[in-house]
Amino acid sequence: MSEASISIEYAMEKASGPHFSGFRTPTATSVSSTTFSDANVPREPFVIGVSGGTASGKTTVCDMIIQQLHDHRVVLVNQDSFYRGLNSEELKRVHEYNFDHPDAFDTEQLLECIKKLKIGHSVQVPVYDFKLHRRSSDSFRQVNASDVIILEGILVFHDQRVRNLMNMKIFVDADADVRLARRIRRDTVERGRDVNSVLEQYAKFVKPAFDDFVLPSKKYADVIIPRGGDNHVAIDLIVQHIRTKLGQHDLCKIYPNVYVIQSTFQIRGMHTLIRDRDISKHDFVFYSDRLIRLVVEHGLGHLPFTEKQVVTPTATVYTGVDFCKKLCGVSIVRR
Ligand SMILES: Nc1ncnc2c1ncn2[C@@H]1O[C@H](COP(=O)(O)OP(=O)(O)O)[C@@H](O)[C@H]1O
Ligand SMILES: Nc1ccn([C@@H]2O[C@H](COP(=O)(O)O)[C@@H](O)[C@H]2O)c(=O)n1
Repeated sequence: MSEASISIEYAMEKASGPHFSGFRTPTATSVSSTTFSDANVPREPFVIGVSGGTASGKTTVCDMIIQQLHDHRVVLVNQDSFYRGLNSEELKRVHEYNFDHPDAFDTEQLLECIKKLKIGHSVQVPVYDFKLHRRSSDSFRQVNASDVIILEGILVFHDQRVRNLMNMKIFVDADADVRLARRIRRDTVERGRDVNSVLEQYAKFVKPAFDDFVLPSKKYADVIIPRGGDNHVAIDLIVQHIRTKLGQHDLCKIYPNVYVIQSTFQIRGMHTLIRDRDISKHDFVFYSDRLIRLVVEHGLGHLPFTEKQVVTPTATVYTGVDFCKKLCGVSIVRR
């Protein structure tokens, strides 16, 4: 990215210099006849994986990222939604079921769902009931195409195929005792469990599976967030990174004083001409000059003006504006 400041004098001189109007007909050899497609080519969504032990604060961190990216389309997909429902035999012996083993999830269905979202399709995500240990048979959550997809769950880094779909991998860290305390509170309040069953399940399945599957997958993380949702600095940095990855137009959302010149077919046509190695020197100078002029004129529109009244030849008063002759500048950023 190069940046150049233009002086007012230069800008004024360019703006009032020779006026090239219109888009000159290109010479026969200088431009191909390919039809231009829409300038807003849809981008592939940015996929973020968020892993970590149970009750480490994954959902909390995801909610904070979503809140900060409120000006983007962000969707959250929970790996929990892809828990396999238990059959009646398994339900009878639910205390022997290991919900923390990778086989407890329908990973093929999860993969298909993320692949569809990545190519811009909407999907129907199952709704899982932690009290009944099964999916709702008649309701789904519709998840639409988005700029950012967040996939959250204890084992989202376990399967290489799922990892490969991610552009960024975050591991949320919290001490084991903190997680257990949160889990007891959450499972007794929200998931209809009693303290004994939570402790029993934790010792029998949750902790061993954390050591065998969750912790070993931490090495795949690009970013580790200690203290989960309490770590505002880490979350701010992550959000900044995502915004950068989302591209140029989002600069305007970060910096209120950045204006992007909207691309039009005319502008793209001129960019195409000046990039064509067969363009004549005369046409290169002509179209480059015209492009620079558009940028300068756009920049001039952001200089400070004050109201000014003038009397017209018919003796009426016209209220217009006059350039404030203050020392100022407009930076032009080229991508
Ligand atoms: N930083 C925190 N301080 C206090 N409680 C928290 C914090 N982060 C999460 N919790 C609580 O702990 C429980 C689990 O958090 P959650 O974000 O759902 O974790 P996970 O998605 O990793 O299971 C929730 O009840 C939540 O309100
Ligand atoms: N029927 C179920 C399904 C899952 N669990 C537990 O949920 C934990 C994962 O969810 P987090 O929100 O904590 O990441 C996992 O440790 C399972 O033990 C359950 O108890 N019952």
